[in-house]
Amino acid sequence: MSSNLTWHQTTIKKEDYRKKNAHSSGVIWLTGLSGSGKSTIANIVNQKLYEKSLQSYVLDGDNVRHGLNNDLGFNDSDRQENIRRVGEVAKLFADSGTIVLASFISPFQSDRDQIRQSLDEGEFIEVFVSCPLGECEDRDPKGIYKKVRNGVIPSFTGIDSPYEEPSNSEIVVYTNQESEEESADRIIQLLKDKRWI
Ligand SMILES: Nc1ncnc2c1ncn2[C@@H]1O[C@H](COP(=O)(O)OS(=O)(=O)O)[C@@H](OP(=O)(O)O)[C@H]1O
Ligand SMILES: Nc1ncnc2c1ncn2[C@@H]1O[C@H](COP(=O)(O)OP(=O)(O)O)[C@@H](O)[C@H]1O
Repeated sequence: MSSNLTWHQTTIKKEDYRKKNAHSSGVIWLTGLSGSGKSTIANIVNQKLYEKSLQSYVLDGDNVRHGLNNDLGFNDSDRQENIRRVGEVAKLFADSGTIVLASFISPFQSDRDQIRQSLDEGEFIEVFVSCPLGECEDRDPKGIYKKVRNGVIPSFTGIDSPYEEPSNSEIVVYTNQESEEESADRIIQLLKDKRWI
């Protein structure tokens, strides 16, 4: 890391963007197993915010790994680096006044906590998208569990790679017990309760 760096302050600050948007900003972090419903719920929440003319954006694991993080795989340290980079990007979006929906397996508690700590108080909402592994595997929307069981994909989360369930999330959505609409509505209600919107 270079020490010859100077931080440049811009005239327009986070508070100015928030004022212009007429709502707050921050990071809604959805964590859970593959197939638990992270992308589905992030997309519905984003759509609902868009329909209210609010400034929001989805950062999704599969998508980010196509570009910014296409040099990373799925061993523990690559996952850690994936989440570190995405956390930095999410912070930039939050600084620009945007409500970010970040949808990543993010299996390690310490990585999620680091992002929480990098943001100002109250700017991070962790959503645990809870769904039993068996149900995720039954859904298998991308046919990926089938490949795992056929031995094509090693180090798969929940099978032979760990997933640390959150112990301090702001909200848990139980996608085997409630509909995707219900989960999205509960997240939107939380944003209202926290005066983000
Ligand atoms: N080994 C292994 N383990 C878990 N997931 C795998 C793996 N290989 C590929 N995939 C696909 O990559 C998506 C997860 O990417 P993430 O960036 O969210 O993962 S992580 O947070 O870095 O653990 C994940 O997408 P989702 O199903 O949307 O979670 C998978 O489709
Ligand atoms: N209550 C629910 N919440 C979210 N997704 C659900 C729910 N019930 C069924 N599903 C289905 O489960 C799948 C979840 O896939 P996806 O959103 O890609 O998960 P993830 O991003 O966690 O891998 C989708 O096919 C979705 O339609």
